[in-house]
Parts: sequence; C-alpha cells; structure tokens
Amino acid sequence: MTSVAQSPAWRRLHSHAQRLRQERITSLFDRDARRASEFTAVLEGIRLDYSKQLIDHEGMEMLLGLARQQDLSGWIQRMAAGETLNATEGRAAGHMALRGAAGSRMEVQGVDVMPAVHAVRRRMNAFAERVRSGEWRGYSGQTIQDVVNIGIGGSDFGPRMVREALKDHADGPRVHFVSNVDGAQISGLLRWLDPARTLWIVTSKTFTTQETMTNAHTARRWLVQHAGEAAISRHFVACSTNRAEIERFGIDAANMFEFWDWVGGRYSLWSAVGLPILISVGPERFDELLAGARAMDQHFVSAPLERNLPVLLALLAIWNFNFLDHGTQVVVPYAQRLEKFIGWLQQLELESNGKAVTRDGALVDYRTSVVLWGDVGSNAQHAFFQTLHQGPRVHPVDFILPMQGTPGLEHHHCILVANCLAQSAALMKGKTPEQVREELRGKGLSGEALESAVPHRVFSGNRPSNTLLLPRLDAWHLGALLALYEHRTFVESVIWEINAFDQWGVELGKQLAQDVLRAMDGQDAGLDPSTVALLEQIRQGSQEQA
Ligand SMILES: O=P(O)(O)OC[C@H]1O[C@H](O)[C@H](O)[C@@H](O)[C@@H]1O
Repeated sequence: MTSVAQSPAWRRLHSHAQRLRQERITSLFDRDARRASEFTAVLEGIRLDYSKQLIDHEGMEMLLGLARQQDLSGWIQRMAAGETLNATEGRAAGHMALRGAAGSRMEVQGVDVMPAVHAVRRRMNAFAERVRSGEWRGYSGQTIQDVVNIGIGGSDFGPRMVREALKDHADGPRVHFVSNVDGAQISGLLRWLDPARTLWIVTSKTFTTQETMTNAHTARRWLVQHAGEAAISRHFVACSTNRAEIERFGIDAANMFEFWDWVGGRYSLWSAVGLPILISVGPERFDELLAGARAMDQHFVSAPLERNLPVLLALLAIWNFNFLDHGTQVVVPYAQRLEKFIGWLQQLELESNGKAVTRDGALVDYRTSVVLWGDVGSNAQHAFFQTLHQGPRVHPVDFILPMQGTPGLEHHHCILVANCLAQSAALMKGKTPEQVREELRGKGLSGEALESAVPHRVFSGNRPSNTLLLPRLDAWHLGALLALYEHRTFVESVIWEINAFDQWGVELGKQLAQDVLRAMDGQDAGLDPSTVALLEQIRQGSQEQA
C-alpha cells in the first residue's frame, strides 16, 4: 500500500509549495484585484475569508485534486449514510443523525435511528421544562436552583462550552460543571450548594470513567448524608449508554437519558449529553443550536468541494502543515463567550486525529495531528501574539469574529473588530527594515543607535490566517460553527487516511493509573523505578503535611 505522500496529487502540491514559499501574500493581492471576494466562501451569512493564506488558484485546484484523489466525497457520503467508519471499534460516526430534522430518516449501520433520537429528545425537553418551570421538586418539596453536571472529556467540554457561549440566553436554574477528580472542584461547590435544591446530572457514555464515578459517588454520599437514600430519585439523573451501571449506581431508569455507541464522546453534545444546555437555555434554543449544525451538515454533504466550508478549512490546514511545514494551529475567537471553545476544539481535533497510523495500521510518513491551541481575543494579543508575529516558526491562525457585539456597548465591539482585523493584517504585511528605519528616523534616531534598533522591530509578515465572520453569536450560528469544525476534523482524517473516531491513546494511562493505585495500597504493581521513587516522595510529603 503506497502512502498518500507518494501519490501524484501530493507530489504536485509539494512542488507547488516550493514555488509559493518565494511569494508574498501581499503580492498575490497586488496581482488579483478580486482575491478578497474569490477566496471567500459563504453559508447563510457565515463567511470564511481565506484570502490571507499563502495560496493561489492553482494551489487551491491542486488541494481539491488531492481531496478527489482521496475520495473525500465518497467518505462524506459514507459518514452521512451511517456506515461503520470507526473500524477499530466496529462503530459508525452518527453525530449528524443527532441533529436530523423531525420526520427525516437517517440510518446508522442500516437502522433508521431518528425515532429513537427524537424519543429521547422529547423526554429531555419535557424534563428540562419541568425543572425550569419549578414543577420538578426536590426531596423537601422545593424547586431546583442549581444543576451540576458531573462528566469529563466529551461529557463535559461540549455542554460546558455551549452553556458559556449562550450565557446571555440562560433563563433556567444555574448550571455548574464538575469534571476534575481533584477534590478541590467538587468541594468548592459542596460548600455552598443546598442539597434540597440541587439536581445532579451524571454524564458518562460508559458510566465507568474513574473521575466521573468518583465525583458522582461523592455527590451521592453528600446528598444521602443530608436527606437519605430516598432522595436520590429526585436529585440524580444520568445521561449515558450504560443502563446496567446506572441502575447499579441507584439512579432510576426513568431518570436516564440514553444515547448510543455510535455517538463519539467528543461529538456528543447534540445528544442527551446536551441536557445541561437544555436546562440552562430551554428547548427552543437547543433546537436552534441543532438547526444551525444541521444547516452545516447539509452544506457539507451537498455543496461542491470548492465552496464547501469545512472542506476548505481542512484543505488549507493540510496546505499549511503538510506542504508549507508551518508549526501549530492557533484559533482565536474574538468573542469572550467562546472562552471554552478552544478546550472543546482541542479534544475534537487532537483526540480525533492524534494518530500516527493509517486506517490500515501502517505508520504515516507525513505530519498528522497538528497541535491546536489559542485563547479569546483581544486577551490573547497580550499573551502569545508576540510569538505569532516575531517568533521563529509560523503558526497559522483562525480568527473567528461575530459581526454583532453586546447591545448598548457598540463602541466595545468596534474596538474588538479593529483589533481582530489589525492582527490578521499585521501578520500578513509585516514590517520591512526600510519601514522600520524610516519610522525611527522620524523619531530622531540615527547612526548606530538606529541600526541596532532595527532587527528588533522588523516583522517578517507573510504569516497566514483565515477570518471566519459570524453574523452573531446566537444558538443557530454557534451550532453551525461547531459542526464546521467537526467536519473539518473529519476531512483532515480522510486526507491523512486515519480513523478519526477511536481514541486508543488514552487507554494506557488509564491502565497504569490502576497499577499506581494498587501500589499505593501496598501491593506489588510492577512499577518502573522513576514512578516508585516519585510515589515514595509523595508518601513522605503527604505524611509531613498530616
Ligand atoms: O463519557 P465517558 O464515557 O465518561 O468518557 C469521557 C471521556 O473519556 C476518555 O477521555 C475518552 O477518551 C473521551 O473520548 C471521553 O469523552
């Protein structure tokens, strides 16, 4: 089996990249008056402007050629048809079905799953409404004031991020999240929560994840201490695929919201895992979120590759990392409400594509798994933008900018917009030594003082970015944004020929944690000398503290 890196499409791109490395993005603009509009793709007001990438029409054609060579359209159709894409676990990747419209038919491994999806959604809606309206009462007859989701990874990042993004629409009980097994997180909440008015949602696809189960048992003990076992059915619900474990924990089957093994954890916020979102913002907003994602799905499945937003986003990433050899992917939303977006995106991208073997198990001989990081603008400008502008490696940036800001504070939004656009322009244009000299002469510097100052003030420029404009940050556009990045991740995996839907890489650490726990219990767990020494230090340290 020859590697994609040996294929004709890849080789053509490789040679083309050698040529384009000599180019300036600004010169590409000089030669093409229509570049800004021609290198923009639009869906329902969402505009992906990729004109500030170091690429020309020929390069784009070659990238699309690579996508065709890799049968991208075929893979998209196979995902939409619910085929078993995740071969190592024998599962489909059915997250698009979770946002399918009522009355539509969507198959996963040959079964129409829409009746089951909508049946759970109806139960979620009804339950959320009961909690929100105050009809659902705790053991003392009082209404629910605080809801705590206990979950980690995909059972935490998605709902936490959406809850944060839609905070301005929150009109239900307060929603909190506990993910870390570090007792500091849950103890901080238990200090002030009222057991009679708190609802716990235990969210775990497997219902066996150590951190989640530890936190869930701590919450359960706390409630039982205050109100006895009988209170559990009024205060604990579960979102999971594992009915048996839920019952063993003591949660009523009637309080279980089901999802299925064809929903990957990092793609699960659209399923029962979204229950905390529903309770926070209500079923109507949740429906809008799903509708936005559905619009992106339909676009992804039906738009031609050259106008397909997720496809373009992924191909440009491939261009930057596999052909121009740039460093990492930076994502900077100029929207405070998207503060949790990066965490969600990191799991999505790095758990999906953090692999070095192809679907067939062959080692790859090209880069995969691009490290993705970022923070909200404008804060990020005051943290890591120095290295984006003048550091030795180029890190392409996705700027994400809602076109509307906070009502009544429009002048804040003007400044936000100005900063966002200025950063991408600065990355592209840079500043030449001649420009720096002129500037310094204007400030009265000359001779050696001037020359020694120059290198520190030069910006190489030619640093690529995308700008993604959203009409506004509402539930609909958020849904579309999240689905855009989900599909981007999938497209990358198709080009790289890897399975984006398993995550064996997290298993070894989990197994070894069990060994370390056994060793802490005094058993011989066959640990390595370094771990044994560290454990001894920790034992001594904790004794000193006691
Ligand atoms: O939802 P759970 O079964 O508790 O799993 C939570 C998380 O566990 C692991 O970290 C997996 O790699 C993630 O994909 C998953 O989201």
